[in-house]
Amino acid sequence: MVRRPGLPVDPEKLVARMEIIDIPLEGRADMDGLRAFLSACLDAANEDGHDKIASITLSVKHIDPLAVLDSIYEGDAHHFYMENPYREWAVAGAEAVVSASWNGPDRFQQARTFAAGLDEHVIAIGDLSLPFSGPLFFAGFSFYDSVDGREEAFPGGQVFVPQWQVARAGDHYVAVANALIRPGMDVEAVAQRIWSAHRKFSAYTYDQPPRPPVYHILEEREVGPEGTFLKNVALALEAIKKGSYNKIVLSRAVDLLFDNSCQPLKILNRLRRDYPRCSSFSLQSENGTSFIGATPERLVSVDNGRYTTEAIAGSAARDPSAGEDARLARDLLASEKDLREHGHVVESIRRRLESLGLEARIPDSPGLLVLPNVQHLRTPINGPLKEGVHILDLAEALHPTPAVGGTPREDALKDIFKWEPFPRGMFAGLTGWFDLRGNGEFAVGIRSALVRDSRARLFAGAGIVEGSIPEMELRETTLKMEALLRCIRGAAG
Ligand SMILES: C=C(O[C@@H]1C=C(C(=O)O)C=C[C@H]1O)C(=O)O
Repeated sequence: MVRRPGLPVDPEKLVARMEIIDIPLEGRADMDGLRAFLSACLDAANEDGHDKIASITLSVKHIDPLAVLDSIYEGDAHHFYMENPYREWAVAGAEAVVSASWNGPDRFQQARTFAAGLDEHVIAIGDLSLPFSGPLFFAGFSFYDSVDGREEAFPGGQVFVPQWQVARAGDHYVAVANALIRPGMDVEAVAQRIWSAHRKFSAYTYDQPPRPPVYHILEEREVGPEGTFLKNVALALEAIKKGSYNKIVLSRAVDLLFDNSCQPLKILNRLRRDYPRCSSFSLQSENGTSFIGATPERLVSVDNGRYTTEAIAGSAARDPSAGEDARLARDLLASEKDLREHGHVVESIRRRLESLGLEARIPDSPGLLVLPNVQHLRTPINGPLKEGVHILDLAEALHPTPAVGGTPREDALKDIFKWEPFPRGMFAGLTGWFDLRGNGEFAVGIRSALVRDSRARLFAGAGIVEGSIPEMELRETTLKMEALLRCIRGAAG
């Protein structure tokens, strides 16, 4: 690593090996400054005989990541978007500079090795103390380790570094351009592209893209034979009684057919507005399939040496009358069945954090997470991270928690796989980002749908424990699915 004076932070603390070149681009934010930087990257690539990633971070004025992604939306490019309005952050990026995918139980470690391998070949410039600065790794991990042939849209695990990223954290707005610099290449075209992107992002004009087509829902159809969900809940209750497991999360899927293709980012604009406590997200693969949703559940985030996770399990409806709504909340907080269901998730998270040697601060009893359509029991969990534990290690250890899988994990997963009449794919899998400092966040992909052209598949699940009533679990999944369905209908016209 090259260390230069005048940087806002100690680069040794900031990044392990990422090279930081101290060309004062902010002061000389012109084409010459950019050319000088890219030539330095090219020299490094030539010297090492290895591709380099040049990464340029600039602080910009107000920018809305979703609106930027929407205005340059391409149906067949990798993109990633995630926003949590309540916590005041948003990030979007598109077009892969580098990408990789894996299947199998090693997928998290392979992703970690992939990112570590790139680390020493990143040459970064700009204010790297800014949130979301430097190159980001956007990632998706499906529910199961591997996907079968039916689910080719998203592999077991995938990571990509985008050509451009824009982000907001509170009142800070950041734009990052990343470019692959190959030994012997002519960097002038790269300089021109980055320069025009820099000018564009510095004063974004939100040029209106062609209006996406108006669409209507032609057909809404439950996936699988009629009555499968109720039958599966009954089977699960028998298995629980026999002692096969304590908890299992079973899900349903509904297929929508539209009369026209549906641009997923229009739906996201509704989701982030209507569900500000949730993380709204879209992960699009190169074949044009998008995995979208607004999830209340954070699997894990890491911010400057601290990790945060949570248990969310146990649900009740909402009611328009204040009194009835409060009664539902009070009953949920006192429900023996829901507290037991919740307790399984907390205990499992505690054990898995312990297996990584991490201390955890866990409140004795859950609070409420109140969403517009449902309310949940929630226990926030956090603690200091240990040297050498990466966010991907945490994701690997925690996923899937009994909030979306079951406990004991492997026994419950076997029955989910056997009974559900559709592949879960990315549903209840992970969508998120991480950076070279080890910060990042992974959301659990529930309240979600797979969208492609004129089709969408919506998913929702519910936790089954002793005492669950099949019809009530069915009703709960309908309530959960309605969040997304309303936004899909709302974005149609
Ligand atoms: C599985 C889902 O949600 C999970 C199940 C819950 C429950 O059964 O009470 C609550 C929140 C989530 O942990 C889903 O929304 O699809």
